[in-house]
Parts: sequence; structure tokens; C-alpha cells
Amino acid sequence: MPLVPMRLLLDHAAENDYGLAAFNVNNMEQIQAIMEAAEETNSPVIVQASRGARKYSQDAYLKHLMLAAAELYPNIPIVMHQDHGNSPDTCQSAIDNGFTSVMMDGSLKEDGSTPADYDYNVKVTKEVTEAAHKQGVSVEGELGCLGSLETGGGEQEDGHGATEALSRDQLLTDPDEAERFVAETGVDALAVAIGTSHGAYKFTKKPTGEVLAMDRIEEIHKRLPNCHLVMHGSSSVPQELQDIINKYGGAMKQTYGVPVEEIQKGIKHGVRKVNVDTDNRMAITGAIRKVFAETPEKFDPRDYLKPAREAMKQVCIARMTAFGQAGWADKIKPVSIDKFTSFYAAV
Ligand SMILES: O=C(CO)COP(=O)(O)O
Ligand SMILES: O=C[C@H](O)COP(=O)(O)O
Ligand SMILES: [Zn+2]
Ligand SMILES: [Zn+2]
Repeated sequence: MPLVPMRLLLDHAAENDYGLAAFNVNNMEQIQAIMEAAEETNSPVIVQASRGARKYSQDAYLKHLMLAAAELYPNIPIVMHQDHGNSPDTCQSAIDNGFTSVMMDGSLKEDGSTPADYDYNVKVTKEVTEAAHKQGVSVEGELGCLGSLETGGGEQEDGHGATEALSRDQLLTDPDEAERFVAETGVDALAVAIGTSHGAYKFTKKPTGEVLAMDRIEEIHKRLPNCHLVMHGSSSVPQELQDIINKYGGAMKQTYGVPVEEIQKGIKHGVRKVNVDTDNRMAITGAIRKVFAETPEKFDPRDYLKPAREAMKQVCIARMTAFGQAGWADKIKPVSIDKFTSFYAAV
């Protein structure tokens, strides 16, 4: 099966009331973990690579790893998505390297850290949508800045995110603006700011509605019932993964993520893509630490990469099941991006 445009999967998810996890990857083992989880649960797949991931793994490796996944799993529709593109150039270079979906994150300027104004965001996002749709490629935009409603701080744990203090207004997507933004840019999906942030340190206690504004999702969904919403920073940071890391020599401070039940509420209100990276990173790190601690005499990378891959696979299976994407892969008719241009030409 060819890699498919993201819109194909998001539309199917909306028609059937489920959400799709979008997992970040940087290497072969992470791609394998996702594909094994998808095969076991019959799940369609969104794989995404950040700019950092592309730099780390190099586009040619990534592209061919994704083509290998498509070849090995002909019954699973797979999207390859650029996470947090910082400019139209970044998005186009992703498309040139086989990505079937791109995020133009115009909530921040090209430096990936200065909050941008609404007009700049519309301009760059619209430019990307116009170009990408002609190539059959889907586009995600972002309105509002990710960051903590607990501290009022932006976040930069992954090198991408606002560095300055942000107001509550900047940290919450405005429903009026969202409506205008989607109409003006033509995006396929909209990432919203509701108090989630990237990385492990999202909340200092189990989040309430004060700091995790799920009601915003409801309001935005009411205004935009046909727009696919995206939740970033949606790792749940499970206690058991923190415990494994710390048991085997790690030093993570106690922290709280986005509870799976809250994500499920979001999925009832239009959330179709849920970004998860940190949970997989933690699963991998915990598994590797365990091997190192228990069998320090080992030095074959396979001895720790296999359990690492397995631990990530279990996280992927859990999220695919919880978000409702399990069971759907073989029910989706694949369409390649070159065939999808006519879909975009018609909308
Ligand atoms: O939003 C993300 C990637 O864009 C990942 O979020 P987490 O850090 O919560 O996994
Ligand atoms: O955007 C956040 C993702 O977790 C990717 O992180 P990264 O930029 O460190 O690859
Ligand atoms: Zn962003
Ligand atoms: Zn993100």
C-alpha cells in the first residue's frame, strides 16, 4: 500500500468517531515498534518526524524506512507527517522527501521560539496549504501557543516552543479566531492550545480543568464541527514508566501528563490526531536502563534495543486501543497522494 495523505485517515476517523495517535520517530526501532503494534491491533498509522528527527536520521534513511514499512505491511494505511514545520521551505522539503502530510506551525516564527501574530500565521499556513494540496499532501496548522497554564510559561523542552512568558490568552486557542483561521487557510486539521506542553513535565499534579482546558476543545468543536482537531503534548507520562526509569538509576522528578480519559473526552469532541512522543521515549529508556542495571556484562545493542522496541510497542498498542483506532486498518481504502490531488481540487 502506498503512503497515504493524512486527510484520508482523519476523515475516516471522524466518520467513525475515533482518534488516531501520531507517534514521533527518529530511528528504525521506533518505526518497527509502531508497525508491530498496528499489525497486532489492525490500526491505521500516523508516523511523524520533527525537524530534529529529520536532522538526526537524515531524510533518505527516514524515507526508505517508511517505504519499507509500507512494503512489509501492505494492509495498513500509513501517513508520514512533518511535525512542527517552521516554514514553507521545511514543509516543501518534507514533501520532496516522501512525506504525505505536513504541519505548518505558524503559531511561532521561523526560529521556532518567538510567538507569531495571527496575520503571519495565516500567511505562511495558507501558502503551505495551497502548495501542499496541489501535491495531494495534507496540512495541519496551529493556533495558540503550547505552554503551561500552571506556570504561564512557554515550553522548549524539545528545542521547539515559545521561550518567553505567555499570557492565558496566548496559551488558549480562541474559538472565534479558530473559525476564521480554518476558513482563511484551508487546513485539513487544526492543532489547538489548551494547556498541554511537550515533554515529561506538563503538570505538577493530576491536572484539573483549570490547567487542562478540555472545555476549549468542546467550544472550538461547536464552531468547527467539520474540522479535525489535534492535541499536541498528549503523552500521559504514566507513573509506572517514571518508576521503572527511577528504579534503574534514572532521576526523573515526579510529574503528571495528560490522562488518557481526558484525551478520550477530546475524541468525543472532534479530536482526531493525538501527538505522543514522550511516553515512547520513556518506555525505551526504562527498558534500556533495566538491561544495563540487571546485566551490566552485556554489550550487544540488540540485547537492549529489543526490549526497548517491545516496551514502545506496548505503549503504542495501549494508545491505539484507547483512542479507538484499533480494528480499522483493513477497512480503509488506500489512496496515494497523486490520486488525492483531485480530492483537493474539488474542495
Ligand atoms: O506533541 C508532540 C509532538 O508534536 C509530543 O508530545 P509529548 O511530548 O507529550 O509526547
Ligand atoms: O515536538 C515535539 C516532539 O516531541 C518532537 O521532539 P524533537 O523536536 O525533540 O524531535
Ligand atoms: Zn507549536
Ligand atoms: Zn507538538
